[in-house]
Amino acid sequence: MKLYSAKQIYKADQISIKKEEIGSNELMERAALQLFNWMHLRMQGAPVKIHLFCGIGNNGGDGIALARHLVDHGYNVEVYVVNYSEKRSKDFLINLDRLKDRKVWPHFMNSDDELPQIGGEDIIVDGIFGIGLNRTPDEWVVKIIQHLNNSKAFILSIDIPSGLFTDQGPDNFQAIIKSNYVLSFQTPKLVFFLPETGTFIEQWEVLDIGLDPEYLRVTETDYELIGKNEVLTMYKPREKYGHKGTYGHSLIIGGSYGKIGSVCLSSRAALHAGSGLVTSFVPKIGYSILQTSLPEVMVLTDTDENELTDIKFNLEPSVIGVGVGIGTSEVTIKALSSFLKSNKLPLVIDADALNILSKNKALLKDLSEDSILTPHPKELERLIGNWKDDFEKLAKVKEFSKKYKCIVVIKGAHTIIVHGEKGYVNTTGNPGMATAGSGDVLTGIITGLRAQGYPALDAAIFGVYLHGRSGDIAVESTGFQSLTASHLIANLAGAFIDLFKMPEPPEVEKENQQN
Ligand SMILES: NC(=O)C1=CN([C@@H]2O[C@H](COP(=O)(O)OP(=O)(O)OC[C@H]3O[C@@H](n4cnc5c(N)ncnc54)[C@H](O)[C@@H]3O)[C@@H](O)[C@H]2O)[C@@H](O)CC1
Ligand SMILES: [K+]
Repeated sequence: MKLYSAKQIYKADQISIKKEEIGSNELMERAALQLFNWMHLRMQGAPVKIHLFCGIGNNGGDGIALARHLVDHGYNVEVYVVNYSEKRSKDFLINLDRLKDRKVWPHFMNSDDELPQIGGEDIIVDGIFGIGLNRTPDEWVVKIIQHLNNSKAFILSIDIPSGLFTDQGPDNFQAIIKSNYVLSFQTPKLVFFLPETGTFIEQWEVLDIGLDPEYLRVTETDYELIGKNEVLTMYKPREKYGHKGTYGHSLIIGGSYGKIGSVCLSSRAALHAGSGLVTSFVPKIGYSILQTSLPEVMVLTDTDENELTDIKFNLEPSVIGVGVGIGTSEVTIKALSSFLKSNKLPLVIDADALNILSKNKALLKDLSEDSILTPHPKELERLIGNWKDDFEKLAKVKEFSKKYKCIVVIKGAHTIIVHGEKGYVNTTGNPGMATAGSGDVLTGIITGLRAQGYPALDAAIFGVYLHGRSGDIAVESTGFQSLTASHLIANLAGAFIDLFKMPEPPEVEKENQQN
């Protein structure tokens, strides 16, 4: 699913109005009706108090129009206009008049007004600012936002939590509505998925207001959301006459004394991801451990007992996953450096290999093209330096990806895969996956996919998706706290099978089928 920028949404808005020969207020009416239907379906006329806080732009206009529909259906409504500017939008004014026709008089709130009482069981509709926000709200508006956040009421935001910029980082975190539910028009916004701002959104849903499908189809976006539909197009079915050689050979290079487990996890994950063959290259200490715990895996050893000192092997794997558990000793740095200098094979680079690259930036130019780097936030910071906000981070990663012709997997709650100018935002996974070895499993999955001939970008995107989906399946039986990295591997099969499961029919249809 594409993630459109505010500029693109405004453009789609204009094109739709022109093509369909409708007024902009009709588009607002569509939006308001969608909002109303959503609420009405869930509330079924319940006499809960609904406080609608509306700005003076089109987001406020949506709120005012929604208020009219709620009033028409007998809901218990209180409307407030947060009067932060004289420049009221045309469609806001049209809808304000329509509301007044119903003899509903909003409270016009100005800087020195008292804040209204809001009960814990009430509902707040947040229509103060939408995607038109272009500067931090004034102090008195921030006070209102804080007041709403401090209430115990359920907050439903129209389009985007008020105070959140659509395409840049916030400069005052106090000035943002903490939303329980966002009904976002046509497209979720990138900020819903970034670590700094994602916390302001508990749940979101897209409402289709019918913006011009042609424009939406042909318009390229900087970011895409990755779900099942997106990865299904990448999936490579197994061939009837395929053999283990058809599905590639993964080499996992890693480990040191006390950290052989990481290699076990990566190697096992590569196997379960479908790699035809898997070989592990470890210090001697890892030999028996791997041979005992993973009979399917072949093992090669370094000349040293405890750490990697000389990475040489006499085979030609399809892909190499390197870095898990290697440490950063001088000898290992040397070994990795000379390995990278001579290597031409596709790479997946993780953990201490990333830390070594950070300290020896000259090595970055030795990476084979389309190498996949999988840093967690701390490793990323070492690699690209610190950042002011998530947008600066993304810009820096894009530069890095272009400069070194590599793919960067920014691990997090919503992992983002960056390839040149483009970012792919993953939607699977859960907090249970913040556990030891989870990253080693991801490295193994991506390596295993790459071995089977998935192009680098597909392997990274699909691997991240499957890793998260395994976690989502696992957590149903483990709970968040007890989920371990091994559970991720054990549930990888389920993640593959799930790709082809038909979606469950909605409850209403199930009932009809039974009758
Ligand atoms: N496709 C679309 O574009 C549609 C947009 N709709 C709604 O329209 C919204 C966008 O409306 P607007 O462009 O009117 O903008 P907003 O309603 O988000 O903001 C209102 C206006 O306030 C001003 N402003 C920005 N930051 C301010 C600040 N900190 N303090 C004071 N004034 C500030 C700006 O001039 C801005 O246009 C969307 O979020 C959505 O809710 C819907 O009506 C349906 C169609
Ligand atoms: K809003």
